[in-house]
Amino acid sequence: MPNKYSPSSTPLPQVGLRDDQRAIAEAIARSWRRCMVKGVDEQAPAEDQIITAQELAQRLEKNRLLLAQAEPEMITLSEQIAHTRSLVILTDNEGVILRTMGEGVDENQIRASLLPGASWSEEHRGTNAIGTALVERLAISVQGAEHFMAYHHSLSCSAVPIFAANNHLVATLDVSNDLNAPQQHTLALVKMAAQMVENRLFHATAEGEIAVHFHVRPEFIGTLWEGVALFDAAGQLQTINRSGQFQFGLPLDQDSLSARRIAFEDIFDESWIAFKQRGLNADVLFPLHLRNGARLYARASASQAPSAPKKMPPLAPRESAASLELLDSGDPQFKLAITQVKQVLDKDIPVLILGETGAGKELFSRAIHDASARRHKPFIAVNCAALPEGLIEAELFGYEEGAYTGAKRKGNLGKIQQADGGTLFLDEIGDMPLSLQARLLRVLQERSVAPLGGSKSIPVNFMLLSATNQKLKDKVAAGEFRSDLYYRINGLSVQLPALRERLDMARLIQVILQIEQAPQATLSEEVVALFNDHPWPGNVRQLHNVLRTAVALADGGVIGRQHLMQDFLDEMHAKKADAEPSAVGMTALPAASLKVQNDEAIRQAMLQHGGNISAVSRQLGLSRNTLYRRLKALNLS
Ligand SMILES: Nc1ncnc2c1ncn2[C@@H]1O[C@H](COP(=O)(O)OP(=O)(O)OP(=O)(O)O)[C@@H](O)[C@H]1O
Repeated sequence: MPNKYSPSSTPLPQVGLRDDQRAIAEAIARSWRRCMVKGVDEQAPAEDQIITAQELAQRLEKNRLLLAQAEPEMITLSEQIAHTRSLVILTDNEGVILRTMGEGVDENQIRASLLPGASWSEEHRGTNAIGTALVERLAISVQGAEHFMAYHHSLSCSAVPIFAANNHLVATLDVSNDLNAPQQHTLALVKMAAQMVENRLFHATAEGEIAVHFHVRPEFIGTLWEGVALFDAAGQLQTINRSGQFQFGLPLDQDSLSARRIAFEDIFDESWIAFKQRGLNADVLFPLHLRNGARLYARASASQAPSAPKKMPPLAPRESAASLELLDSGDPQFKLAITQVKQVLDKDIPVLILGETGAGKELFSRAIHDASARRHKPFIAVNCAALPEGLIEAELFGYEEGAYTGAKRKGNLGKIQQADGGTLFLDEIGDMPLSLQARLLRVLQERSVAPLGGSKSIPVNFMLLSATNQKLKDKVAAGEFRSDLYYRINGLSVQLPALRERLDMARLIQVILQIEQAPQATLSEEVVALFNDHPWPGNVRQLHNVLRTAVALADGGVIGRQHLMQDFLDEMHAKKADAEPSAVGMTALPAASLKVQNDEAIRQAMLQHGGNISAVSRQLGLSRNTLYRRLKALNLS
């Protein structure tokens, strides 16, 4: 029987960079023609395209799920492009800005009103990345004078449409900055972040009982690029993601799935019954043929799709990575911290976590909470450095009705009360103002809190975890931190090592690649050498960002120097003066074989080469400086 949906025999379109650029140029040309035909007013003032606060509130409410799914990806994207002074922007499907993030707002952008509530539809703004991406349903960069309106000529914008299940266009994700700011890889990064949001949305809303995950290349299953189709118990297709549509060659839109019933057998050359007889085992990979004979690889499982679309998606691996066991990737100092914490767990001993920025202090404290008997109660984090003094007080202790003339006149439950039964995490405790230190001490001694403006003390019970990257003892000596509070919060202090001191970089890289759903990714020798030599001032956070970006840019291939973030390369340049050149090639190394950081590998190589430093550094891809440092740490020098 001929296949009525003519699935494509090349599952994913192979679009080269040139084709991509040509498609964008053609889309911009079409957009200009549309603007001219429709007589878009080139001089329309920006203020005319801003909706009222009430309308904005309605749109925010309508897009609550989208906003929740997009938030973490927007944060990561802004970190990835922090050096470009850009704004990360989320719009709804009409091009109205819902949320912006980043610090790139300069006068030009304000004039162009890159602000929540501003509409960037093509109809209002002429050719622009957001509006044109929505019309063309295409990832698009619009630079300078490619904008239809003259007063947007100073902007560079890259927008990617976001689709919910069944090809339903719901939003755009955009990065906008000044035309003169660095633009390298921006569109690729926005595409990747948009894909993440899309996947999160898909899993949050998809309906169906049996999930089939597939791809033409087996190593892509379980990654961002896998196809996912959900079937009901009778084998009718319910929901499919975009990658799945491409692979099947199904030109599906929102309504066609419900209008046309598509059965498993319409797509695959196998009966539903035979398929089900394989059993639903998510660990088993098997070949599956499309009706036109093309072969895919698949795995099948009972769907974890939520019954109600409102429900939040299951935690992404990134968030769920916070377990003490998972954090142990073999570094002796980190291991010691984990062991010590486990020994005091549930014994009402406050833990002070010390470590440089990005070393994983918050992740570690979440893991302690998750390992404790309080894990089903709230984990409440307060960043003492992020809020001005007046606000921390209200934030921590809360206030009673009438105590404040601020927006929330009804009173506010403080973080301490919110943490009741669970864990209170005071991040950057070294920055807590002296005046509040006395109040906090009282809460800890009396185990009760009195909200501002209230007369009653309310009993509270929580596990206290604090963190700092400062030398608290020095602050105590300088009279900037109360010594009595220092001893109260410091039942046990654990030091998390800086990344450059860790001996488990290889394993850590593997863990991060797994979190990024790219466990099969490989690093070139050059990258391995660069990583080994880097001082990593941003610690694991920086490593995570660098890898995440590199995975996206390498698009499944070997991660090479060209895929590393500019910030990272700039730091390398800055320290190049005293660095040694390392002779490196482009051999792909699986992350698992990155034993170079492992003390055992160093010991063995030293034995093998009779202590010849040059030979060992060559074999391990380490510079001599790094090797000397490691040998010292291992007491082998
Ligand atoms: N063990 C780990 N595995 C994977 N990623 C990690 C790990 N530790 C830290 N990270 C990455 O580093 C980021 C920063 O971690 P975290 O916020 O816990 O650091 P921090 O020490 O609290 O930083 P700061 O002092 O700046 O608040 C995490 O979001 C995650 O991306």
